[in-house]
Amino acid sequence: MADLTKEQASQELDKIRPQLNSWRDAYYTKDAPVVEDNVYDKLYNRLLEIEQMYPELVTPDSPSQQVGDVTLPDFNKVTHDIPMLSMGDVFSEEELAEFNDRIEKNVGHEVDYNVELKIDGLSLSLIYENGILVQGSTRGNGTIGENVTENVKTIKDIPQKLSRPLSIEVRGECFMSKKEFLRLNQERENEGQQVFANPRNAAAGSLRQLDPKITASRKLDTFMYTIVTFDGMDVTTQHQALETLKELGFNVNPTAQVTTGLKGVQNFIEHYGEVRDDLDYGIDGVVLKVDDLALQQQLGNTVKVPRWEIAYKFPPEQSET
Ligand SMILES: NC(=O)c1cnc(N)c2cc(Br)sc12
Repeated sequence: MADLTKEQASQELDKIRPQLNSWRDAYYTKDAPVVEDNVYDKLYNRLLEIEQMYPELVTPDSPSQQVGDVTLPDFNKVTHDIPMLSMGDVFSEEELAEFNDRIEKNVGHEVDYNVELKIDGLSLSLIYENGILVQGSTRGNGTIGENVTENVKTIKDIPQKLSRPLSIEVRGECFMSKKEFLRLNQERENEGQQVFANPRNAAAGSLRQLDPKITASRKLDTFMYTIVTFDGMDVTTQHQALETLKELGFNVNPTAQVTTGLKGVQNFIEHYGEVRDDLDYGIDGVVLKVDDLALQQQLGNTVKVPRWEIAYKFPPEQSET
C-alpha cells in the first residue's frame, strides 16, 4: 500500500468512518443493507489498514470499535459513579401536599416544580466522551448496572454523536410503544413463542439482550430526562435541562410543565390520568421535581430516594395484565 502521511490517513478515515457507520446503521436498524457485503468489507478492511498504520487515529465511533456482531456470554457490569436512585411514591393529593409542605418547610418558601410524565419502561444511562456515545447501561441495583452499549447503539432515537463535543452522562427511560408491543407479540404468537405480558417487560427483554441484532429487530424508544454531568454547560433548572437534552439531539417527552407550588399539578395529574390510555406509551404516574437544580442539591437525598422529587402513582391500567 502506498505510504500515507498521517494527514492523508486522517482525511481518508474522516471519509470512510461516516460511510461505514451509515451502511452499518442501515444493516442494524433498517429493513435491509444498502450495499453488498463485499463492498462493505473492502472499505472496512481499508479502514483497518489505515488504523493499523496510525493507531492514534482510532476514534470511539470508528466501525472498528463497534463490536455489534459479538453475542456476549453475559453482560459486562458497569458501576454508576452517581447512583441511579429510585423515587418515593405517593398515591393521593394529601400525600402530595405533605411532600410539598416538607419541601417548603425545609427551604422556607414556595418552590417551582417541573412536572413530568412517569414513563413505564426501564431506566437507562448514556455516557458520551467528546460528543461520542461510549457507554449505555441499565440501572441494575442502582450502583451496578449492565453494560448494554451495543444494544443501545441500535436504538434510532439515541444519538451516537451529540450536536456538541461534550463529555456528559444523561439518563432517561427506554420503553416500547404500545403499537410496537402489539406488533412484536403478534410476531411471537405467529412463531409459537411466549408473548410479553406488557410493554415494560417487552422493553426490558429487548434491551437486556446479549445479541444486539435481536435488540435491533425490535423498535425501542427513549425519553431522556436527566443531565447527570454537565461538562461546563450552564444549566440551572430541570426545565432548562430538558431543553438542553433536546438541543443535543435526545428524544424528550413534550408534556413537561413548570408550576409554582402545587398550583396546576392536580390539573396535570387529572388530565394525564384521563388520557393515558390514548398515549402510545405507558405511563404509571407523574413526577414532580424541584425545578431549581441548586435547590435539589441543597435538599439532597435520603438513604434511598431524593428529597426533591416524588412520583404521584396512577392505579394500574385496566388493560395491564
Ligand atoms: N420524567 C422523569 O423524571 C421520569 C420519567 N419516567 C420514569 N420512569 C422515571 C423514573 C425516575 Br427514578 S425519574 C423518571
